[in-house]
Amino acid sequence: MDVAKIKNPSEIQSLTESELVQLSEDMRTFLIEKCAVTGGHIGANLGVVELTIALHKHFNSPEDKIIFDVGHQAYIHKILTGRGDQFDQLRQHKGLSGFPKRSESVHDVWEAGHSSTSLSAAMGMAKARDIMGEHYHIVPVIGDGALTGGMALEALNHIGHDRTNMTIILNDNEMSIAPNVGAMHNMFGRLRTNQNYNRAKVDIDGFLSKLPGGLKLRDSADRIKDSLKYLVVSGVFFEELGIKYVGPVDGHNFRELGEAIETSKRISGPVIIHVITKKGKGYRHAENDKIGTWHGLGPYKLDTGEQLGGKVSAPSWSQLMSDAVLELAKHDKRIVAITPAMPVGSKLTKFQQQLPEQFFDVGIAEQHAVTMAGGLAASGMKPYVAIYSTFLQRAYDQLLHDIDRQKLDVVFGIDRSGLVGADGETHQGVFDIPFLSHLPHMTVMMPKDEDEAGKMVYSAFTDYSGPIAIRYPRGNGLGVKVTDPAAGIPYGKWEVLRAGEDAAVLSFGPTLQLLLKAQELLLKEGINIEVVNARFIKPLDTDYLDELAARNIPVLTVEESMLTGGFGSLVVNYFNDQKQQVAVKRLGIDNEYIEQGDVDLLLQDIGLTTAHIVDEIKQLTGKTDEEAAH
Ligand SMILES: Cc1ncc(C[n+]2csc(CCOP(=O)(O)OP(=O)(O)O)c2C)c(N)n1
Ligand SMILES: CC(=O)[C@@H](O)[C@H](O)COP(=O)(O)O
Ligand SMILES: [Mg+2]
Repeated sequence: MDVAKIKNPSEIQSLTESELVQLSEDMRTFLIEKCAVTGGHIGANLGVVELTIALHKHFNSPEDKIIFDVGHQAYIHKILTGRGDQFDQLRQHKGLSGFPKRSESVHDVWEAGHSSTSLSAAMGMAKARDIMGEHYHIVPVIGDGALTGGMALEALNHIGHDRTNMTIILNDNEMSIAPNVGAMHNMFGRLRTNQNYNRAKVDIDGFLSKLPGGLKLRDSADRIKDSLKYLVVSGVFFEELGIKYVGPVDGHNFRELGEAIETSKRISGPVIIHVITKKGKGYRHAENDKIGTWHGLGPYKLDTGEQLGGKVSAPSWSQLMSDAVLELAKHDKRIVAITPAMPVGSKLTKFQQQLPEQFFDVGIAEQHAVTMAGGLAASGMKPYVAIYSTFLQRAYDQLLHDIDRQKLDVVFGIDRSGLVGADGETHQGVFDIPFLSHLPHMTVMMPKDEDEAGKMVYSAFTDYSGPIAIRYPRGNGLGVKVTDPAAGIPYGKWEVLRAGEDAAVLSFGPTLQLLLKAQELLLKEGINIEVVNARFIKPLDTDYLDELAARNIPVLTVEESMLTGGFGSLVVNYFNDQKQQVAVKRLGIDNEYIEQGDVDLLLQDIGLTTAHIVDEIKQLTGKTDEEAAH
């Protein structure tokens, strides 16, 4: 079947089992070929081919609401709902989003990108349905990794108590991005292997349904079932919560999936179907992946699975930061590293291997990661929390209430700061400056290159105190050699990279490269700007700002971040509060979400380019092209 031609899920509802098997094969071939060119979350999607087809066969989307947790595994859903013909543009600039998107289809009833939200959303939708007296099905699909997230557990607590009708699909592939961790994961392992209990339970259920109605007999059979449960399974978590457990079910077998779904429809109250799948199924390279490389990646060679993307000239920022912390941790066992389920992306696997006792993967649990770091710091340890900017959004209150307020010495490595590209608006790391910089004790820094990063890490653990955030972007460094980390960075001091008298341009991180290019171009036109490495976003270098105000030259601030509450706003506020009259223009992201796409294209859209900076300086200095020509 040409899967790109499917327009509506109803087209597959009458297919026979063997036709569904063929459809699954066609889907896999399509996915593997398309993702080889565009990149994407191939591993998770290959694992849910049969599951998604079964959901669309047995439920009636969009009337029935299928809600994908995280949303990275919704490619089959997109194809079945008429978007297969857009897969050449998957995760591309102005193309198909890699996540569910309400504006793309009526079948995308909920948007995500961050994990563990599906059950709360499902509960909201179920309550709306019940209040309005309607009768459709609510079907959240949540992975074993996402179920470790605190929000999911909060929702289960409510759903079980309320006994709200819904069919929760637990897609258990034993993987988060990396192998899944934690006590919940261990419990799923016991459930997975507890075929005996489940078979016995089904037999008793079958027997019960044939009873002529003798309540007494039913009661004793129920009791047998209960005692069997306690004998065979040490605590069936979901049933104790009030959620009927069905499974485990082979997630690659249409008959088993169909039976489980139809059973769930007959049960009143919440049901969880425990579906066992294989991440990467059907593509050797992804299927054999034990560490999470094939969870989500860029383009690859179809036959060898080799990752494409050009020769890498320098190590990634994540690697550089994790290695710098590792070097310090080797000589100080108070330094411990914490990751909320991102050991691979944050490049902490070397740390984990070399210092296992000083390393914690806490699962998808950003709030817990941050407050646990607080507990460690309060006991004299020096915790390092490596966390993506976007996922730190989850732990705002923990940052404020637990860390900053208590002035605890926790170092945050804020990974993926700035635009991230293909993941799009749910993942852009552009909000952390506003939400970190208003915390009274927080220091926020961003290094311009690898050498400065090494020094910042050293100073953060050795010279400074209180909570410290070091931001760094996705991708690779500039290739600058790390010289002498122990030289450190004087606290709160900026660095003038180029002196000039016509205007001052302030920025931080790799964005400074644009400024340096602009400076060269402008110099050729007789405009001499000062380029300043504002490596401390908070605190501002007020000595330098005072000096600048006295020089009475215009200022341009440039940041790959939200303008509202951003670095430029801090500078403007400072001048304003000091009653210093300085003309300041701010470049950055206006009040909008930035969709997916190549970072260079996104920067063009936003106006963060050398050419635009040159134009802005000309406007600010009053030296426009016409004047420069005279
Ligand atoms: C709040 C949050 N933290 C971390 C992530 C990064 N992340 C995306 S998918 C994923 C693993 C999810 O595992 P699971 O739910 O089991 O789905 P699978 O990929 O195995 O299908 C993680 C950690 C995220 N999206 N959201
Ligand atoms: C869906 C999700 O949240 C992650 O899989 C994310 O896509 C990882 O991003 P990186 O590729 O930047 O590690
Ligand atoms: Mg999983």
